Amino acid sequence: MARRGCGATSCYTTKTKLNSFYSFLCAFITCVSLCPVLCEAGLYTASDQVIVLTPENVDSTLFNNTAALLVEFYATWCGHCIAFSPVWKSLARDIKEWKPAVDLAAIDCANESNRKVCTNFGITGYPSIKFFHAYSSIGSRGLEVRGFSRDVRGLRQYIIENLELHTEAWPPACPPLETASEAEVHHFFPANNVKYLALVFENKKSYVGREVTLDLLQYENIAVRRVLDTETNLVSRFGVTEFPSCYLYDSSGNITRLKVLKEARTFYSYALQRLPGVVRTGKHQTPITELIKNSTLQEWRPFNKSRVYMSDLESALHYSLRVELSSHTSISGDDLIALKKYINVLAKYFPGRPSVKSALQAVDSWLQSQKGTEIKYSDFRDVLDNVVQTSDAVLPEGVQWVGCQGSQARYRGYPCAVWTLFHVLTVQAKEMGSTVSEPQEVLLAMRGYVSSFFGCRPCATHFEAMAAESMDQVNSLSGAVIWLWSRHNRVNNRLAGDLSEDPHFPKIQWPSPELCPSCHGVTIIGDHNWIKDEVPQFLQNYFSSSRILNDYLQDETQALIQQRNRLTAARMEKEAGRGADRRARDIFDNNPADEPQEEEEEEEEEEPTFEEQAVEPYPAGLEGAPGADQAPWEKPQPLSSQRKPKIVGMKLREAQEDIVDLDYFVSQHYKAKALRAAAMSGVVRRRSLQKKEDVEDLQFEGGWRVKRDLGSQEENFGIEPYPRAQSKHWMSLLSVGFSRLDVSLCVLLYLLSTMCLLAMYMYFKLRIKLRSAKVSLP
Ligand SMILES: Cc1cc2nc3c(=O)[nH]c(=O)nc-3n(C[C@H](O)[C@H](O)[C@H](O)COP(=O)(O)OP(=O)(O)OC[C@H]3O[C@@H](n4cnc5c(N)ncnc54)[C@H](O)[C@@H]3O)c2cc1C
Repeated sequence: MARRGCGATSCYTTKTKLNSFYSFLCAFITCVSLCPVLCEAGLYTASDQVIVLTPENVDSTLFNNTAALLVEFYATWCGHCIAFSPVWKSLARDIKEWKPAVDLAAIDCANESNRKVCTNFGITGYPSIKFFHAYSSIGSRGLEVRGFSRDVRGLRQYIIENLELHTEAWPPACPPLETASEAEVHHFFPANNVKYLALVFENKKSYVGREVTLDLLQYENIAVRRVLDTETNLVSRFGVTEFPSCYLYDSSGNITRLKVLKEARTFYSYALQRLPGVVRTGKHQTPITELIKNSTLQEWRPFNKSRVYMSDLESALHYSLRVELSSHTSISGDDLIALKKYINVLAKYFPGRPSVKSALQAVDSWLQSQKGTEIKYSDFRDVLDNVVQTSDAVLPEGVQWVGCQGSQARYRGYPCAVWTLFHVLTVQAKEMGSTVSEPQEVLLAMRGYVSSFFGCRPCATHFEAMAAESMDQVNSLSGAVIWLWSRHNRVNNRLAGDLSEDPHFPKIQWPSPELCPSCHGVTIIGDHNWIKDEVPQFLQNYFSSSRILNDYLQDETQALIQQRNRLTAARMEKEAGRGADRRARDIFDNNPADEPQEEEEEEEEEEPTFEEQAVEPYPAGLEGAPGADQAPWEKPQPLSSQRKPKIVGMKLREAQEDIVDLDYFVSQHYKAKALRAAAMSGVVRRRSLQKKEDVEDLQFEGGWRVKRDLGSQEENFGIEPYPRAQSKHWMSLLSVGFSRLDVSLCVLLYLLSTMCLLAMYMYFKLRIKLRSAKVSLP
């Protein structure tokens, strides 16, 4: 009734009301979604390691804090503040390890809601900097820093000087910064429960000792003190000849000089943080030997830290293309553009095995030929898995981390391999320089992929922010290699000490001095710097395709056989579908209603069968059952993303119709033979790729593998749908094969004819008997 009464006007009114409601909703949503943007519209965000002050958090941050604070008061519109902001961010990164003792903060005085705070602190010009000692009392206005240095080193030293000026009780979060005397060193171990005492011998003006002390603040089992060159007794006792230099003194009284590439802060801190037994607070390491023994974890694969492993790269491809992408059932718009660029870059520069490159190239040409605005992931997957054509293209399934192994399943793995993959691609693009038209090509592909598909969304946001900031300034292929290296180091800096950091693989400014000694230098004033000519050379060499190791790679032949099983099964399924339709048409005399049924049946086949769901195998390459502590990329793949040979579907169909389709049987028989031949040729091809001296070993290994592969292939083929004994003994004996119906009819006819003969024999025998009885009657 109400519906009938709804005239045009009332409908219009309702619509208008709805419109205004939607407008309100829209405005509300826009407001809510923009709020965080507006709030963070200043020059800094929390990811810069800078506390962003607001009226709500200012008191709790500045007053009664266990750490001292250096605060910048700025205005977003002020050019000097904008120019100074990179220094402030660098400083925040540089003294990140000092956090328990001192922190950096910033407040945007141009933001109206912050005005009152800035006025209360007496700010009249920008940028202004104030120092707040630890435990500053409520209402304190801080110490104004006049004529402050505009470089990181000057600001760092200013902080140290002000920490030392702390007048009240020394804040427990801050380590002692004064010089050590002979008596203190002598009585150190009885009073302190640590493994090492590191002594930095230096002159009075040097800050190195105090900087290293603060750098080691978050590490256990070690204490650092500075000793002045004027402390002659200690200098002679330790045999010090150079200033600065660092000596290790342990609880057993041993004295050793710390071996470093250069006598400077960064080198001391790096070396001390990596001493045996020295751990970041709260990050206790399980010794690698125990990891190896521990059967609940995956088997540990020993690897060389100075090399890249193809297994990591292929695993990254598998995870990215078969797992990460599979969460998008259809891909369109910007995502499709991003996918096309990503695959195109992979097809061009992935320095993999020929079969993997072919698989990527097949997907690339298919993708480029897709002119629509949307693709289905299932179609993409079919091309990737080579289920639409026969070729030697294959991307092995499963993940097998090597250089990207974590000490626990939740660490490293996929994100490590994503970084490695893109470093390799930028270097490969540089190696192929002449054919590359766009210097940012690989970086843009990475940006698009990360933005559209990378599962870690906060990571994607951070990466996008870095890309938006400076990626467009990259104007050469070597610039692209360096850009990615330096941004990766920025991420490393941000994440050092984070929960996601593997204690066995601490985040460092990479490459370490051990990995590339010539990459590290020291400025005249003693600060660390990267040697501009050495770093590109090192990256070019480290990520070069010629140095990638193939250890632990998954067997290509096995992967090809699996893939061909899948291809053949898909074809047979189609053929069987057609055969069944033909029979159905015969029975129902070409009923036109069958046509849509055919389509329905084909669609149904896309769904995983019950058996697929029930007996889905654990992804190849992963050992052990999936555990709760596994990272997402270590967990079994979603069922939809794992394909079993469609032969499983055939098995179910067999139970419904108890007829052996002769066409199907013959095709199966010959395809099995073809596959056997393919397996052999695969082995031959594999062998031809090996060095001469390895050939004999491989022939044996190859032969064994083929045998094993064929076994599994047979299981997938003739055997599963039809019992092994039947097909081997009487069906295959005749080579062409007869249907069960044929055989049953034969037997039936034979029985019938025997019965007939018997009946005739009985009849005639009875007749003869009756006749002879008649004759004998009188
Ligand atoms: C695009 C992207 C953004 C990310 N953002 C975040 C984030 O915001 N928050 C978060 O928690 N995690 C983030 N991650 C994950 C994080 O960066 C690490 O990948 C993860 O913690 C695993 O660390 P890892 O120790 O294996 O070393 P990774 O940092 O993954 O490095 C992998 C390997 O690359 C080499 N390497 C290290 N540094 C460099 C460098 N500067 N240049 C060249 N090679 C180098 C080393 O051999 C190292 O083992 C991101 C990952 C990616 C791919």
